[in-house]
Amino acid sequence: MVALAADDVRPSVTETETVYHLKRGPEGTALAIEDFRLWYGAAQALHGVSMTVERGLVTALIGPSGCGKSTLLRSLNRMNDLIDGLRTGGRVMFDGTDIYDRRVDVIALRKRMGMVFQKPNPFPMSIFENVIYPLRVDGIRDRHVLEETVERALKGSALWDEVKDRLHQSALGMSGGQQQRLCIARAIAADPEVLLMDEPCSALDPIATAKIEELIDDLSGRYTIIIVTHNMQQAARVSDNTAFMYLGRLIEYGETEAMFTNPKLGRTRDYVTGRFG
Ligand SMILES: Nc1ncnc2c1ncn2[C@@H]1O[C@H](COP(=O)(O)OP(=O)(O)OP(=O)(O)O)[C@@H](O)[C@H]1O
Repeated sequence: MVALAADDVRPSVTETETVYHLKRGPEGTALAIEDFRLWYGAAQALHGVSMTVERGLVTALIGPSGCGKSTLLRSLNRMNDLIDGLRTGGRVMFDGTDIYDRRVDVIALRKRMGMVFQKPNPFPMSIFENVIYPLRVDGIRDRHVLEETVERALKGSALWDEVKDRLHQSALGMSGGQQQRLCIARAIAADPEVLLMDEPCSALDPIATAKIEELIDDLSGRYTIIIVTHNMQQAARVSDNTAFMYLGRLIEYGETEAMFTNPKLGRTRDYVTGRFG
């Protein structure tokens, strides 16, 4: 099946059709997901998902628990590969290559697509070593390069001023919100093109959440960001485009403002207005 064009808006819309009317970024499409299907053993979790993701914009994935948001997100950097009995169909095109092609170097792919998880997962080492971890893995030892990367990544994640005087202390002594920004710094240090965020604020208080949201706003433009969130207000605040999923299918996809103020489908309307979830 061929992916629908990003601006393919159907004149008459039914419950089963995906609606596309996206906000466009200046740099075009970063990813094209084409008829993507995924099975955990015999259970199919994703059914023919087709969507494009705009480069440099923030795309939110929303939908009720178990609808497949995290599965789709993890499929984009092949994190799901590690699961026994996993099978996929369809394609995920990234820079003209299907990331599911056998020849793709998965480690290199994951460097281009950084991931931030629900719970901050700093390593039990210093703040400095956490940030440069991806460079250490690459065998980079030049002190000057490492120090520059730490400063760039911590500034990029709005953490530099808070931690610049204690870079060699343990990251485990930081607050939860700081730890999450440290994880974002670690992802940025690898110089990715895409940042995948799986409910990055779900373990954080409102103040730390607001800081991460501000940070997402700062990072957009430089990175293509895809964020899974349960929080409708958060999706509305941080994203340019929103994809609504239900039972493993993409139901409606469009510019965030329109998705929240004038969704095309009844099911999307019910979800974004809190009638089910
Ligand atoms: N490792 C796994 N093995 C088997 N089934 C899985 C696995 N991970 C997820 N699933 C199933 O796949 C479906 C989609 O799950 P997924 O976690 O992607 O949904 P979600 O929309 O992110 O949910 P939530 O918002 O609760 O995190 C669910 O039915 C879930 O039980």
